[in-house]
Amino acid sequence: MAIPNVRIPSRQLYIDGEWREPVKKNRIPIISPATEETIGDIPAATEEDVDIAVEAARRALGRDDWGSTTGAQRAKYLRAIAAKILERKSELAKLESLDCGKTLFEAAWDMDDVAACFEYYADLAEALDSKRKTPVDLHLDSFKTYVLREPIGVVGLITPWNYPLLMATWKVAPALAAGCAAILKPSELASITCLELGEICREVGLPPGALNILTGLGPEAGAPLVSHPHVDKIAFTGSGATGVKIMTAAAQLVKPVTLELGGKSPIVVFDDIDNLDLVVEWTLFGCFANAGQVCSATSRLILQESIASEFLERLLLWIKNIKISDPLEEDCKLGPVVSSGQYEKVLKFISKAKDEGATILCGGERPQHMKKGYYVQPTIITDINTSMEIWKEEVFGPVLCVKTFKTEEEAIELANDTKYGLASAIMSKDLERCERFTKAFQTGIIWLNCSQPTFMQLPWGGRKRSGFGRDLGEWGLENYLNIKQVTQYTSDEAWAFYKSP
Ligand SMILES: NC(=O)c1ccc[n+]([C@@H]2O[C@H](COP(=O)([O-])OP(=O)(O)OC[C@H]3O[C@@H](n4cnc5c(N)ncnc54)[C@H](O)[C@@H]3O)[C@@H](O)[C@H]2O)c1
Ligand SMILES: NCCCC=O
Ligand code: NA
Repeated sequence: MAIPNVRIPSRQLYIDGEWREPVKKNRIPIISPATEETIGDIPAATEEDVDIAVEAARRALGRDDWGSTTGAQRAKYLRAIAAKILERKSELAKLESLDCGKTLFEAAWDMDDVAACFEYYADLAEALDSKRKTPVDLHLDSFKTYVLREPIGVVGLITPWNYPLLMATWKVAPALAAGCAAILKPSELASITCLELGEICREVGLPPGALNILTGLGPEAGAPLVSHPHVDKIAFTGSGATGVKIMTAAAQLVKPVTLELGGKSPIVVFDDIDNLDLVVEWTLFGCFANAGQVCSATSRLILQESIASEFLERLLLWIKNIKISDPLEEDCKLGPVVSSGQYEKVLKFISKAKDEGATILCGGERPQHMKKGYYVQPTIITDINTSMEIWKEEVFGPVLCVKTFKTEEEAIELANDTKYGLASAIMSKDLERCERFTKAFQTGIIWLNCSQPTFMQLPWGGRKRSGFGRDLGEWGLENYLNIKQVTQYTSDEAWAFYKSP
């Protein structure tokens, strides 16, 4: 299919408010996941560019036009960015879809969320002005104390490809709201819209250096950011393996990190549900939205045995309605996965599951009607035991594992039988049971009678190997603030610890 009428802009690195060619002049091709064709390229930053961007960020913090701004002044920039995102929404959605293969509908949804997130942190930036200095009453005459909340400094924001601009925004918006200067390093697999964010910042007159955008490979552009002595904090979203590398490198400088990593989240379905179809739809959405490339995807269905066969039959019927097509086609509900590497990885997971004795109930291969592109059918796998790789590891593709249970205890044990701890869902009309599960689930996000709805007012993050720290909400802002206590001695009396000479 021909590329629709949207031009992929050719950009450089966004540093110090300007477009700047990478020192080594290297570029990385953009491969369309839908057609496998090269559709453009992005600049590839290296250590030399990281140094230049960090200097620009430090200068921004030292200049009044950024370093001395109030939250209310920063809020104006955030709102202007939000307005530009909405103005360019349909173009940005198309670019996102072309780049990472997500359906145009979901990409447009993301752009609304991106704009709303900038708006939300504009409000929080304004509110910060009155919380910047908080007096603490010690009930002592001789001391006056207060606590300051200040921007943490220069922050490195390293983000993945599954929601390219949205995951970047979850970090960029609060970092700017807090008054930090940021360097964003998006994924080399999907950087187009993040570079457009640079153009938007330029257009709205965001002071130079407040946000810098370095595209490039992880080891070449991300790693030097993590080990740079003048980067004060790293906020990372991505895979567990990269998270370990980042934490290890940051530890050498005792640099704070927040890590939003992967998951293998459960959805537990009880037989007391009134409306089977409603639950079937949440189950599908929970695992196959964004072609399953969602950190919180509920990819382990834990199903009460008494309804298992009826539920699976309905799932199979509903799956037939999932339109698999070029992601730009109307009504497409499942596009390709992001890259050939991800495609091979997902198919390997499926074939290993087969080798280990699991049953592929549906899907499991490339859809026959898609001759090109990294498409994988929505896949359901049964006859699983808990030692299988498919049960234990994050696939990050449209693959649902199913296991059945008889008792509540068994369901909880299966749900928590994972090294990850990002999200859990339970479907039951018994609200007391929902409450018991809320307590028992070892995850940072709990969905009751739904799966995946995400609201920016709520903290987002996990436990166990899903990482630590929280994006979004007021917790997301705290990530970028330093707490400083100030203690003033107000008495004229001598301290009188030593004897006066
Ligand atoms: N918890 C969450 O909120 C959340 C959200 C989205 C995605 N994810 C996770 O992200 C993963 C998929 O994303 P991905 O494949 O882009 O992850 P990834 O770890 O491969 O890459 C993430 C980012 O890290 C960079 N990177 C790679 N090596 C690096 C290094 N040595 N030093 C510094 N940076 C480096 C990459 O270039 C990219 O920008 C999945 O595991 C998914 O669950 C988590
Ligand atoms: N709904 C947004 C989920 C982000 C993680 O992948
Ligand atoms: Na891409």
